[in-house]
Amino acid sequence: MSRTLPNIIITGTPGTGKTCHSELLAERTGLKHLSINDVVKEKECHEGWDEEYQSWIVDEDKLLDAIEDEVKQGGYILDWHACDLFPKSWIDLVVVLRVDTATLFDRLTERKYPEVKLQENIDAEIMEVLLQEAKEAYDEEIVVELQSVTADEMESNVDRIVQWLEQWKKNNAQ
Ligand SMILES: Nc1ncnc2c1ncn2[C@@H]1O[C@H](COP(=O)(O)OP(=O)(O)O)[C@@H](O)[C@H]1O
Repeated sequence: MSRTLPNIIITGTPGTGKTCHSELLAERTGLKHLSINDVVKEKECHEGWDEEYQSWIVDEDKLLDAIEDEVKQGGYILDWHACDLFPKSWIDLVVVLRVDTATLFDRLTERKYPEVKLQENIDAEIMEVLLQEAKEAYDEEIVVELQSVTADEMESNVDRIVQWLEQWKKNNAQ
Protein backbone atom coordinates (compact mmCIF):
# COMPACT_ATOMS: atom_id res chain seq x y z
CA MET A 1 0.00 0.00 0.00
CA SER A 2 1.48 3.36 -0.96
CA ARG A 3 1.30 6.27 1.47
CA THR A 4 -0.10 9.67 0.53
CA LEU A 5 2.13 11.24 3.18
CA PRO A 6 5.63 10.14 4.21
CA ASN A 7 6.91 9.03 7.60
CA ILE A 8 9.91 10.82 9.03
CA ILE A 9 12.11 9.69 11.92
CA ILE A 10 13.71 12.44 13.98
CA THR A 11 16.41 10.80 16.02
CA GLY A 12 19.59 11.64 17.93
CA THR A 13 21.09 11.31 21.38
CA PRO A 14 18.74 12.55 24.14
CA GLY A 15 19.03 16.33 24.39
CA THR A 16 19.85 16.97 20.73
CA GLY A 17 16.45 18.58 20.11
CA LYS A 18 14.19 15.84 18.76
CA THR A 19 11.08 16.99 20.60
CA CYS A 20 11.56 20.66 19.71
CA HIS A 21 12.14 19.84 16.05
CA SER A 22 9.22 17.40 15.90
CA GLU A 23 6.79 19.87 17.45
CA LEU A 24 7.82 22.69 15.13
CA LEU A 25 7.70 20.43 12.08
CA ALA A 26 4.25 19.14 13.07
CA GLU A 27 3.00 22.70 13.50
CA ARG A 28 4.31 23.73 10.07
CA THR A 29 3.22 20.67 8.10
CA GLY A 30 0.26 19.03 9.83
CA LEU A 31 2.23 15.78 10.08
CA LYS A 32 1.52 14.00 13.36
CA HIS A 33 4.17 14.06 16.10
CA LEU A 34 4.48 10.61 17.64
CA SER A 35 6.63 10.74 20.77
CA ILE A 36 7.73 7.13 21.15
CA ASN A 37 8.55 7.79 24.82
CA ASP A 38 4.91 8.67 25.40
CA VAL A 39 3.69 5.58 23.52
CA VAL A 40 5.97 3.36 25.61
CA LYS A 41 4.58 4.87 28.79
CA GLU A 42 0.92 5.14 27.83
CA LYS A 43 0.57 1.79 26.09
CA GLU A 44 2.91 0.06 28.54
CA CYS A 45 5.30 -1.25 25.90
CA HIS A 46 7.93 -1.99 28.50
CA GLU A 47 9.22 -4.61 30.91
CA GLY A 48 9.55 -2.29 33.88
CA TRP A 49 11.56 0.68 35.09
CA ASP A 50 15.35 0.77 35.19
CA GLU A 51 16.30 2.58 38.41
CA GLU A 52 19.92 3.19 37.50
CA TYR A 53 19.10 4.73 34.12
CA GLN A 54 15.81 6.23 35.23
CA SER A 55 14.08 4.99 32.10
CA TRP A 56 11.71 2.29 30.84
CA ILE A 57 13.04 -1.05 29.58
CA VAL A 58 11.33 -1.06 26.20
CA ASP A 59 9.58 -4.09 24.72
CA GLU A 60 10.25 -3.41 21.04
CA ASP A 61 7.80 -5.97 19.64
CA LYS A 62 4.99 -4.59 21.74
CA LEU A 63 5.92 -1.06 20.70
CA LEU A 64 5.86 -1.89 16.98
CA ASP A 65 2.51 -3.66 17.37
CA ALA A 66 1.12 -0.63 19.17
CA ILE A 67 1.96 1.85 16.40
CA GLU A 68 1.90 -0.29 13.24
CA ASP A 69 -1.66 0.37 12.03
CA GLU A 70 -1.33 4.14 12.40
CA VAL A 71 2.20 4.56 11.11
CA LYS A 72 1.63 2.42 8.02
CA GLN A 73 -0.93 4.98 6.87
CA GLY A 74 1.80 7.64 6.67
CA GLY A 75 2.07 11.23 7.87
CA TYR A 76 3.96 10.58 11.12
CA ILE A 77 7.01 12.13 12.72
CA LEU A 78 8.58 9.42 14.87
CA ASP A 79 10.51 11.07 17.70
CA TRP A 80 12.89 8.72 19.49
CA HIS A 81 16.51 8.14 20.52
CA ALA A 82 16.65 4.89 18.56
CA CYS A 83 15.66 4.26 14.99
CA ASP A 84 16.83 0.88 13.79
CA LEU A 85 13.83 -1.05 15.07
CA PHE A 86 11.34 0.55 12.66
CA PRO A 87 10.91 -1.55 9.49
CA LYS A 88 12.54 0.01 6.43
CA SER A 89 9.27 -0.10 4.52
CA TRP A 90 7.64 2.32 6.99
CA ILE A 91 10.24 5.07 6.67
CA ASP A 92 10.87 7.75 4.03
CA LEU A 93 13.36 10.08 5.76
CA VAL A 94 15.64 9.76 8.80
CA VAL A 95 16.90 12.98 10.38
CA VAL A 96 19.79 12.55 12.82
CA LEU A 97 20.31 15.61 15.04
CA ARG A 98 23.82 16.39 16.27
CA VAL A 99 25.30 18.72 18.89
CA ASP A 100 28.75 19.38 20.30
CA THR A 101 29.76 17.82 23.61
CA ALA A 102 29.66 21.01 25.70
CA THR A 103 26.13 21.85 24.56
CA LEU A 104 24.90 18.33 25.19
CA PHE A 105 26.52 18.30 28.63
CA ASP A 106 24.69 21.52 29.57
CA ARG A 107 21.34 20.31 28.27
CA LEU A 108 21.51 16.93 30.02
CA THR A 109 22.81 18.45 33.26
CA GLU A 110 19.85 20.80 33.24
CA ARG A 111 17.62 17.73 32.96
CA LYS A 112 19.29 16.27 36.04
CA TYR A 113 20.28 13.04 34.33
CA PRO A 114 21.94 10.48 36.62
CA GLU A 115 25.73 10.47 36.18
CA VAL A 116 25.91 7.08 34.43
CA LYS A 117 23.23 8.05 31.91
CA LEU A 118 24.79 11.46 31.30
CA GLN A 119 28.18 9.95 30.55
CA GLU A 120 26.75 7.24 28.36
CA ASN A 121 24.86 9.74 26.26
CA ILE A 122 27.85 12.06 25.88
CA ASP A 123 29.94 9.07 24.76
CA ALA A 124 27.23 7.99 22.32
CA GLU A 125 27.18 11.46 20.75
CA ILE A 126 30.97 11.55 20.40
CA MET A 127 30.98 8.07 18.87
CA GLU A 128 28.15 8.97 16.45
CA VAL A 129 26.19 5.93 17.60
CA LEU A 130 22.79 7.12 16.34
CA LEU A 131 24.18 8.21 12.98
CA GLN A 132 25.81 4.82 12.44
CA GLU A 133 22.67 3.03 13.56
CA ALA A 134 20.60 5.04 11.07
CA LYS A 135 23.03 4.41 8.20
CA GLU A 136 23.10 0.70 8.89
CA ALA A 137 19.32 0.35 9.17
CA TYR A 138 18.25 2.49 6.17
CA ASP A 139 19.49 3.41 2.70
CA GLU A 140 22.13 6.11 3.12
CA GLU A 141 20.35 8.50 0.76
CA ILE A 142 17.39 8.85 3.13
CA VAL A 143 19.59 9.57 6.19
CA VAL A 144 20.32 13.25 6.82
CA GLU A 145 22.59 14.57 9.57
CA LEU A 146 21.72 18.07 10.85
CA GLN A 147 23.33 20.33 13.48
CA SER A 148 21.02 21.37 16.33
CA VAL A 149 22.99 23.75 18.54
CA THR A 150 21.20 27.06 17.93
CA ALA A 151 17.61 28.20 17.42
CA ASP A 152 18.54 29.42 13.92
CA GLU A 153 19.78 25.93 13.06
CA MET A 154 16.50 24.47 14.23
CA GLU A 155 14.59 26.90 12.00
CA SER A 156 16.68 26.07 8.96
CA ASN A 157 16.51 22.34 9.70
CA VAL A 158 12.73 22.47 9.83
CA ASP A 159 12.63 24.59 6.64
CA ARG A 160 14.74 21.97 4.93
CA ILE A 161 12.45 19.14 5.99
CA VAL A 162 9.40 21.14 4.86
CA GLN A 163 11.02 21.54 1.41
CA TRP A 164 11.81 17.84 1.34
CA LEU A 165 8.16 17.09 2.19
CA GLU A 166 6.88 19.28 -0.66
CA GLN A 167 9.17 17.48 -3.08
CA TRP A 168 8.08 14.09 -1.75
CA LYS A 169 4.44 15.06 -2.33
CA LYS A 170 5.19 16.04 -5.95
CA ASN A 171 7.13 12.85 -6.60
CA ASN A 172 4.41 10.69 -5.09
CA ALA A 173 1.35 12.46 -6.47
CA GLN A 174 -1.17 9.95 -7.76
N1 LIG B 1 18.56 23.74 17.97
C1 LIG B 1 18.43 24.11 19.26
N2 LIG B 1 18.82 25.35 19.63
C2 LIG B 1 18.70 25.73 20.94
N3 LIG B 1 18.21 24.95 21.93
C3 LIG B 1 17.81 23.72 21.60
C4 LIG B 1 17.89 23.24 20.26
N4 LIG B 1 17.42 21.98 20.24
C5 LIG B 1 17.07 21.68 21.51
N5 LIG B 1 17.30 22.72 22.33
C6 LIG B 1 17.07 22.73 23.78
O1 LIG B 1 17.65 21.55 24.29
C7 LIG B 1 16.80 20.92 25.24
C8 LIG B 1 16.47 19.49 24.79
O2 LIG B 1 15.64 19.51 23.63
P1 LIG B 1 14.62 18.35 23.33
O3 LIG B 1 13.90 18.72 22.07
O4 LIG B 1 13.80 18.04 24.53
O5 LIG B 1 15.65 17.14 23.05
P2 LIG B 1 15.38 15.58 22.84
O6 LIG B 1 13.91 15.43 22.49
O7 LIG B 1 16.29 15.21 21.73
O8 LIG B 1 15.76 14.92 24.12
C9 LIG B 1 15.57 21.82 25.38
O9 LIG B 1 15.77 22.63 26.51
C10 LIG B 1 15.59 22.65 24.13
O10 LIG B 1 15.01 23.91 24.33
